[in-house]
Amino acid sequence: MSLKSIKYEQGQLQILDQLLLPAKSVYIDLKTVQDAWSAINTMQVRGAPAIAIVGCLSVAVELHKKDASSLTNKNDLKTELVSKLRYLATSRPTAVNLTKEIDALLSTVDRLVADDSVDVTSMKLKIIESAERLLAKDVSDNMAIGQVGANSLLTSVLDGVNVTVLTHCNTGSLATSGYGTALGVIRRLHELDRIAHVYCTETRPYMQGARLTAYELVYEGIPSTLICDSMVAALFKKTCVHAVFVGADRVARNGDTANKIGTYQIAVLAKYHGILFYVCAPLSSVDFSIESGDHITIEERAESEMTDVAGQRIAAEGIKCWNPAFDVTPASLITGIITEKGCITPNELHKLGPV
Ligand SMILES: CSC[C@H]1O[C@H](OP(=O)(O)O)[C@H](O)[C@@H]1O
Repeated sequence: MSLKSIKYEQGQLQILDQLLLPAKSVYIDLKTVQDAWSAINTMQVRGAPAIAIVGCLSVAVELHKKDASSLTNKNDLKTELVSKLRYLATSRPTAVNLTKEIDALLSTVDRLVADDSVDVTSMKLKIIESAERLLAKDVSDNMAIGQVGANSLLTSVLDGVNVTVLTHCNTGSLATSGYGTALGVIRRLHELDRIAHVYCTETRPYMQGARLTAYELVYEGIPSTLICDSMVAALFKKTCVHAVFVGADRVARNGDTANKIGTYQIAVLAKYHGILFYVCAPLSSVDFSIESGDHITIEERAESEMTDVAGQRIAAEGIKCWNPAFDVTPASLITGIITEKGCITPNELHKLGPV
């Protein structure tokens, strides 16, 4: 099994501290919702699916500790859960997964409060079960995405041709509960022995590519090369790259996609060089409530993430910095959206959502 970013057992939650990778592999306990909020906000755990799962599991951890004496009634439990879930949603704004799973838990809370056949202890156990189900569903979605993505690319190349692909940021086991989305497609292509080579970008400033994706590719023995973000155009000019696979933090109903900063420029380059460009994400990453990418909030992070490397300042004192964590790739640059239900063209996506 690929690297585990999240370990969870009956109310005990640990995450791999991704700020220390690849030098150190350290798991830390998350014992409260506050612990989870901080781990998400500081990016000790990151990745759209992973932060949703960790956030919801931290509520399960707190509920596991509640014995009968601390469970007064369903409305008091609801009040506490609503406050904690709404607080979790403030940890990072762009990825839709966290807010979607929080909204799903809030709907479950409302349903259980309204159901007179459910007592407060049963309500607690059902909320725990709902949160715990996210782990296995994510892995299953990712493996389906892997198969769909591999099929989509292999039907576009001649039989027997091994493919060369590029990926940006980290979308593997370290961004999910296992296997990964875009990196899950690459894992599947590798399992099918159809990978010629993988190029991964370093992905400044957090360096998800250099520190995390390179770590996963080496760990899996996948032939790969790390390049600087600024080298993508030169690579596309010099080398036959069959496709780009990236993840998503939030997809609008028209297919515009928010993903790690640098994705948009890679999409423009892919279009210019006639290279297939796939976004890989579970359908739960689509926010059908927004018409286009213009409505996606883009998180801006601390200047220090740009000015410092390993605690050492590298930028001139006094320089201003702009550090958006994401950008939006217009649907017109996206070949297909690889989901667990199939490869969907951006202009077909809206048909899958609520009208
Ligand atoms: C499996 S999607 C992961 C998605 O999240 C990453 O952002 P961050 O590392 O800031 O959480 C990046 O946008 C990836 O595509």
